[in-house]
Amino acid sequence: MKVLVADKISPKGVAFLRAQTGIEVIEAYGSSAEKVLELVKDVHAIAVRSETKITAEVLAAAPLLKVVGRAGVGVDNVDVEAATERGVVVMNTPSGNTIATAELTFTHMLCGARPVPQAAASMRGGQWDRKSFSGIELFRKTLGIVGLGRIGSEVAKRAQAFGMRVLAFDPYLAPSRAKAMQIENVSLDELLAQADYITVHMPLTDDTHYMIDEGAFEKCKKGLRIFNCARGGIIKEAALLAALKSGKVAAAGLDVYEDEPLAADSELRKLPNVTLTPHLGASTAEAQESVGIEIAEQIADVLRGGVIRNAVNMPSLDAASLKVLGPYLDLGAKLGTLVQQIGPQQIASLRITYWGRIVDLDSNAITRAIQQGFLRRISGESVNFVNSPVMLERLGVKVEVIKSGENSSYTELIHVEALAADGSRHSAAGTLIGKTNQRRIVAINERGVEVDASGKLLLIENRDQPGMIGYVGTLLGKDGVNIANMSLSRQEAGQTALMVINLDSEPSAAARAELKNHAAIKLAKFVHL
Ligand SMILES: NC(=O)C1=CN([C@@H]2O[C@H](COP(=O)(O)OP(=O)(O)OC[C@H]3O[C@@H](n4cnc5c(N)ncnc54)[C@H](O)[C@@H]3O)[C@@H](O)[C@H]2O)C=CC1
Ligand SMILES: O=C(O)CCC(=O)C(=O)O
Repeated sequence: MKVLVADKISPKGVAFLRAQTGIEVIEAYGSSAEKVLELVKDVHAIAVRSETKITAEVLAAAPLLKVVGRAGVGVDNVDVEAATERGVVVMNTPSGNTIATAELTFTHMLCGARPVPQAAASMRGGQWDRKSFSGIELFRKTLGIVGLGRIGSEVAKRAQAFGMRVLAFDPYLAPSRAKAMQIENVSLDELLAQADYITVHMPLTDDTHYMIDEGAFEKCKKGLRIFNCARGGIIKEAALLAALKSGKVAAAGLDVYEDEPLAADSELRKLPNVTLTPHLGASTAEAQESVGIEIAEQIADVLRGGVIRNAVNMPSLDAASLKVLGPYLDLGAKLGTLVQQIGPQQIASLRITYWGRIVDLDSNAITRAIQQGFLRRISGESVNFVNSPVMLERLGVKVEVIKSGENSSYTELIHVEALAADGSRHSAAGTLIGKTNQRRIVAINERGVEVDASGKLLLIENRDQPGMIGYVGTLLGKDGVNIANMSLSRQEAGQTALMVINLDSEPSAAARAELKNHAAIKLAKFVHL
């Protein structure tokens, strides 16, 4: 078996792989995209950090590939969807570089408070300038942390040790969890208005992209200091540049950029009050040793047909169980993400109920698939089958699993219900149909429907009155959106009706707004499964 080590990982990790019987290691760092296409043609595994891009083209050029191992958290450089389609396991090492990244963030915060890099450059230039480099203290200032996960929590502890007041915005985190860390969990607007320092620590998702833009900067205090050691694009660079130039932002520290590597002529490089590092969050000896060894061990396990750990696109299971459980895992993940998207952001508990044949299977793996699906849009690629229960626990979400001995109307059924602290409940149920195990959603919010559990869904709750189906169909038609399937449900004539529509493409923002504004439509929600 050949393993291509495409980016520089810890020599201890490479040595571990070389020591395995039957594994040949090819080390090729910094290869061009063309060279990578050539190198992968007969490899079974690829180990990367963030430099080498594992695109759909690379995956297509690697017919023997079984696993891509990322020595780090973010798998943005891997086309995970294409890998999943090809049955290639993509795995990461979610916690090996947490401390390193938290410490780099803190270094940036200190440099934002005290212009140490600028003073050091002036000393190197032969000067003795004691006037230009005075700063401010962290002590008694307010730090706003956006995203209180692994790294955000470690930054919080360090800030508290420096005597800072810590606020956090993390809509998925239970208030009790923030309280236990003595952190005030506030809204994003409150955080923006109160913080002297802001640092962001979440994945780049549709929700977090440009979260800090011109509008957000307007809500901040003048003289704000802001830091991003998570992912480029969470802070809009153009808005940051404008805020730095206007004096609204007094200092910024960035480790990550909208486009990496950062262009040599980027304006960010020219501003005196900005400290930039070239994506060094995980670059400590300890973190690299930890993630390098971990990924080498994980890759060797997969190649031996053993346990799959920290996979971002597959359960940690052996091949035989995966074959039986595969359709249930997929259905579970779809139900999880559906319930997350139709419910409120803060959930107190998830109740999962199994009926029928499924009760005798390894429902632990299915439960994890549901949890992973639920967390998909919250934690991005860092969530996997291994860490999804811990991540839900960290968010303060309790998981209850019921294996029901009672009969249901289906041979087997999975029901997922999200219960919010305010008592509201949102749910979805699904089953497998036919010899090919087609995934079907058979109920949403306890109303019977029948739609494919895949792709793009439009959920509409409307007053049950004539003309609604025609109205929705015409509106989508005008928007160029084709309806693949539609299911209707109502409890009583004239009351609330539910339409669930499988769409071939996403409706435009204008079409969605028009739906929401219709007097008879109570809810119009577009959901991506
Ligand atoms: N600069 C570097 O070299 C490194 C960067 N990273 C990046 O740091 C980021 C955070 O990593 P971890 O703390 O390990 O992840 P994590 O998954 O432990 O934490 C992410 C947190 O973000 C929260 N979140 C998700 N969507 C949110 C939203 N819309 N608003 C506010 N909070 C939201 C989640 O609830 C979660 O608590 C990731 O993007 C990761 O790729 C990680 C390691 C090294
Ligand atoms: O490998 C690296 O240096 C990048 C680390 C990173 O960004 C991550 O783990 O998400």
